Amino acid sequence: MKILLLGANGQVGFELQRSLAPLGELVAATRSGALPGGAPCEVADLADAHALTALLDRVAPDLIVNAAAYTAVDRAEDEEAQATRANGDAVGDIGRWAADRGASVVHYSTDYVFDGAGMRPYREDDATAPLGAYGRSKLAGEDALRASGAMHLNFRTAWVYGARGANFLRTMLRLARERDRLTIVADQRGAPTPARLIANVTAAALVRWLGWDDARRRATSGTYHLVSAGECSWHDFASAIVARAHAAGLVERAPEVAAITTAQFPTKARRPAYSVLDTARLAATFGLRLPSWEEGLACVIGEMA
Ligand SMILES: NC(=O)C1=CN([C@@H]2O[C@H](COP(=O)(O)OP(=O)(O)OC[C@H]3O[C@@H](n4cnc5c(N)ncnc54)[C@H](OP(=O)(O)O)[C@@H]3O)[C@@H](O)[C@H]2O)C=CC1
Ligand SMILES: Cc1cn([C@H]2C[C@H](O)[C@@H](COP(=O)(O)OP(=O)(O)O[C@H]3O[C@@H](C)C(=O)[C@@H](O)[C@H]3O)O2)c(=O)[nH]c1=O
Ligand SMILES: [Mg+2]
Repeated sequence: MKILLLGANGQVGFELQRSLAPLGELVAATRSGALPGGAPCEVADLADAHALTALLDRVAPDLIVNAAAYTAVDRAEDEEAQATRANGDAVGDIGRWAADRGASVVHYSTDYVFDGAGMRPYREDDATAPLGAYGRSKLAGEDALRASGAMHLNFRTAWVYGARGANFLRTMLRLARERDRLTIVADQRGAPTPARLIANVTAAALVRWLGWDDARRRATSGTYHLVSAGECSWHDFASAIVARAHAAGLVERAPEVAAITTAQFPTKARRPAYSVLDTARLAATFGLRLPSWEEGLACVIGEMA
């Protein structure tokens, strides 16, 4: 089993290097050709279709795990073409390459494919209606992967964070050191999900899925919601981060965490008000339990302390 991991220096990609290693021969690729720490790896730029196909031909993986993506939600409003190339078109290219060779694809998508007007956790087949360019580009990738005919798992996750990388937790720790008062939106609800949990669940699901025959893998190809259990607002999440980080000695003083509305925090992109995802399909198909967002936060803070 040869596995090509794209985006090995992102939050999820970094964790996948470890979780996928026992599953086969792992070949890592990044846009720069270097891993975090500087070790060389393969080069894969999703913006360069020709080079991407050449890499696939040369490595000839049995499984492609695509953790690379354009993830700058606000900037995507001004760069929708770039976002769509990386998150949409490139995913179709990967899917078609895999379909032609009988290879499989693991891909990641987002809660931002939903408009957030829902009243209960979203299921995989609920109607999508992205509010912004990032969500539209990710939805294009989902559609392209499905249309490619490749055997695939598309894990829709949300609010990804961890001890490293660019994420909300690290922004809150930085602001907590700089300010006496944080103002955080309390009217957007979701499920903060550690990158490491996503990587571990991906590997656990793959151990089962790769052991199934082609017919069963085809029958189970599609989208699975993969998020922590429970739900909270960004304000709840920030409050918990500050409290736990202070208790763990990561920040000297705990700033006040004030609740504000989305209208009081203008951003270029609109974000869903409610994007909790129902993970029953993942649990039923792969027999996996998703821990609560509070358990996940305790793990990540513990890792940083
Ligand atoms: N972050 C989040 O909150 C969420 C993420 N997701 C999805 O999960 C997946 C993993 O996200 P996450 O790990 O958080 O993302 P990160 O932003 O941490 O990492 C994204 C990676 O993609 C790479 N990348 C960006 N553009 C290109 C390109 N044109 N060619 C090659 N590589 C590129 C970046 O490389 P470089 O370092 O060179 O820029 C980076 O390593 C993505 O599909 C994302 O859409 C879903 C829900 C929430
Ligand atoms: C920094 C800051 C943010 N906010 C708000 C803005 C926003 O509504 C919310 C979260 O901010 P972020 O910039 O981390 O959010 P954002 O970049 O939109 O996070 C999203 O990223 C993409 C890639 C996804 O796929 C989503 O699941 C989600 O994780 O917090 C405040 O209210 N106060 C603050 O001081
Ligand atoms: Mg962001």
